[in-house]
Amino acid sequence: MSNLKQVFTDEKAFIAFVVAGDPNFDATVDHIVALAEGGADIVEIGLPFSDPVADGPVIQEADLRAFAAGANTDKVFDLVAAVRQRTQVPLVFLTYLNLIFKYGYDAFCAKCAELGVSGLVIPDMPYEERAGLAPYADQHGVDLVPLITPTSGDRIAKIAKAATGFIYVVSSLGITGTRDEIQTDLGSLVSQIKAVTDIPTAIGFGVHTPDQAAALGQVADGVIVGSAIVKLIAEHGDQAAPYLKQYAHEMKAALPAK
Ligand SMILES: O=P(O)(O)OC[C@@H](O)[C@@H](O)c1c[nH]c2ccccc12
Repeated sequence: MSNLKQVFTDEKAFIAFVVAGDPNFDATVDHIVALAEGGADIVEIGLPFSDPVADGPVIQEADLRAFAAGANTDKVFDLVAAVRQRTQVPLVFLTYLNLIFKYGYDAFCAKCAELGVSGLVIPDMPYEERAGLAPYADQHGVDLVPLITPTSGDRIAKIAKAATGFIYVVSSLGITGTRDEIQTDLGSLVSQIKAVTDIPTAIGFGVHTPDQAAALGQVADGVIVGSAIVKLIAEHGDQAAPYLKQYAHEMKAALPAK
């Protein structure tokens, strides 16, 4: 087990997502440092993927920019090594399973441990398929952060019980992207999780405003923002760092006290 669970001990957590290599690898290092300086408690690094089925247009386009910058898995590992020269902010990877499979489960988890990547969020790995990867993740102390969605229903208990690190609560059905309204009864979803585990919960999908952070922070232990951050990067390119720092600061400040 990694250091992730502890992040949530004293405060509500702000988790920020970026795509590795968007718009280039040096810029992503600056962006991660800026998010951490602004107050992000965990940075989720997306590995660019050719078929990101859970992603909306904003993140798909970021993946394309990253591929244009030459993204591949080894470059992402080099990026993390460069990040680690500048910040110890907890990191997780957001990646589709095929990229880990291709690299090799053992080698990938070993690399995460070596570089200080605490966990993996794998949107296309159902609970029922985790057994192949889990032994390697355990052995290297890398958390497998599961996603629980509004339709997880009677699978919630078993998914939550097997979780380490934190649980990614998906706010809405569909794909990533900012939303003005979240319809799901997240209070009820989170209490079903809390009934079976004390692993922290963080809500993502559609979150972008400080008001949402304030409200969702009452429901869960943290919030996750992707597309709103990626939009700032699309707008400001390799000069986005100050905007990201300011945004992270606003979101972190909006979260309620624990
Ligand atoms: O973009 P949003 O709506 O803020 O959602 C978070 C999200 O981007 C990030 O956690 C993420 C990026 N790609 C994903 C794929 C599946 C689940 C989650 C993700």
